[in-house]
Amino acid sequence: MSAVFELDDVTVIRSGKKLLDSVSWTVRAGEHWVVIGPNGAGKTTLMQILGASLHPTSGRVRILDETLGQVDVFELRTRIGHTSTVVSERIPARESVRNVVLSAAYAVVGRWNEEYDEHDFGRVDQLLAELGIASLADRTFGTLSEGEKKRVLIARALMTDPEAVLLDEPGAGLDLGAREDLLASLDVLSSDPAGAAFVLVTHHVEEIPQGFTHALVLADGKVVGRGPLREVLTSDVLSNAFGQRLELREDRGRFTARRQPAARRAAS
Ligand SMILES: Nc1ncnc2c1ncn2[C@@H]1O[C@H](COP(=O)(O)OP(=O)(O)OP(=O)(O)O)[C@@H](O)[C@H]1O
Repeated sequence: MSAVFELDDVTVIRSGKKLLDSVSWTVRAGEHWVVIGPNGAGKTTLMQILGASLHPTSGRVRILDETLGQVDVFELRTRIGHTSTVVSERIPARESVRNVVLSAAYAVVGRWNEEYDEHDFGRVDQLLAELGIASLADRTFGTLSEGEKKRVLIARALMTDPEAVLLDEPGAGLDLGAREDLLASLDVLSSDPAGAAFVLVTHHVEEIPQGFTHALVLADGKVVGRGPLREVLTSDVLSNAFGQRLELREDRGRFTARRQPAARRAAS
């Protein structure tokens, strides 16, 4: 495979506004990208393109060696695991956790008359165990906490052994403990060198899992940084993207960012 995702001069225009503006970007097998940028930067729009659920206004998109616009997107989507609030909202509240994960094998939400085999059931059990939620298998999705739902959705995204996994703000709405649990799971999942390529959208540098290798920084629909994580994720690039003077620090593989205090006025 030449690239998992390849975007060439991609622009998305809605109501006269450029949601994405000439974005060129390549994600190769084995790479794990974090996408970061301020509110309205175009991150979710970009994830919809990668998930083959949105076509660009102009530019070329290649996904898993297929060209968007010339491929059966339903077939393509089964090769991409995708978690987002949109996916979460489509899941019936009364569906069991086991079935939420299982039904990903047919890229449907809500189990009906599909046929599943022993391998499918075994895979569900394995994923629920890996994400630390085996005890929730028989609970209904609607009764879960936000953190539990996020983990179920990640298990669902991994069910088909996808070649690419898209995680749109997996840490949003989680308390400190749930976020740390989720990060620990993502650290493990992203450490398999032969595993899927991950693309994770976040608002917070604290939520970048340790195994992530690259960063794409967006602002106002444009790429303001793209490349290996520690080359791109710098105080200067973040300050430029967020329009304020930010200071980025790294401690044992975890990042923090805060606004630099205003310089003191010289004593008069
Ligand atoms: N149909 C539309 N018409 C006009 N503007 C739109 C439309 N859909 C989205 N937008 C705007 O496009 C911009 C990018 O939206 P998008 O959801 O991709 O940003 P985002 O980076 O994910 O933002 P957030 O961090 O707030 O979730 C936003 O300013 C949004 O208001």
